[in-house]
Amino acid sequence: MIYLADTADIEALKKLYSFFPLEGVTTNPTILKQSGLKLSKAIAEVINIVGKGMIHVQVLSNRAEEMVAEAKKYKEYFDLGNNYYAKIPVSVEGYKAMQILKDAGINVTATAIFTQQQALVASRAGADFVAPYVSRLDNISSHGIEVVADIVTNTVEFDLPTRVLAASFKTVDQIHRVSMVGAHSATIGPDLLMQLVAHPMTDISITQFEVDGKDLYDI
Ligand SMILES: O=P(O)(O)OC[C@H]1O[C@](O)(CO)[C@@H](O)[C@@H]1O
Repeated sequence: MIYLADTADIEALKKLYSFFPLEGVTTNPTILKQSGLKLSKAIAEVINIVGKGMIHVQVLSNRAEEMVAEAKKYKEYFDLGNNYYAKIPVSVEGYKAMQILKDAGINVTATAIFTQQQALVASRAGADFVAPYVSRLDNISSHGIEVVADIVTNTVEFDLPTRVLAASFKTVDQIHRVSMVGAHSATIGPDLLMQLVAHPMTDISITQFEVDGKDLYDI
């Protein structure tokens, strides 16, 4: 599983990119709102940090033609080439837009996915990534991990080129589980990414090594 940062918090992103092997960044309107930045500034800053990584930018329109126009505008404005992914919600208009965008050679990430069938239809519509919302499913007494597992099974059994981008996490355990069911990728907020690599026993072990080796390393 590859990791993407789900944030437009520029300082958090800089810190993460200094050590975490990330493959890109995802944003959505809510994430932008939290960052306090307008789209042009936020994505320009993200590009400075991410370099050649993937950048997934969500459209705001809800009509297919407008989604397509928006996606094309962002690709050109930010000059991202093949690293740009247009995030398109899986509405009726969204599925229409996905097919037009694929025909135009623009990468597509299908978002706001809550069922395996939504993901399969998005995949057939040409989505490069499908993003099921794990926590939001768990929060309505559904089972986010099972939905991710079903989508992964479909991609394997039907030999689909689509990759599963698990999203909407609240716990490290959810991330552990999506990786165990074979999700190709996960987009994760800064706090949880930091928690993924932290363990108190690691800290204790490192401290002990420092103490024990202090006077012994003489070259
Ligand atoms: O439930 P949350 O934490 O708002 O997450 C929704 C998720 O959907 C996405 O828009 C999918 O890429 C992510 O950016 C975000 O993690």
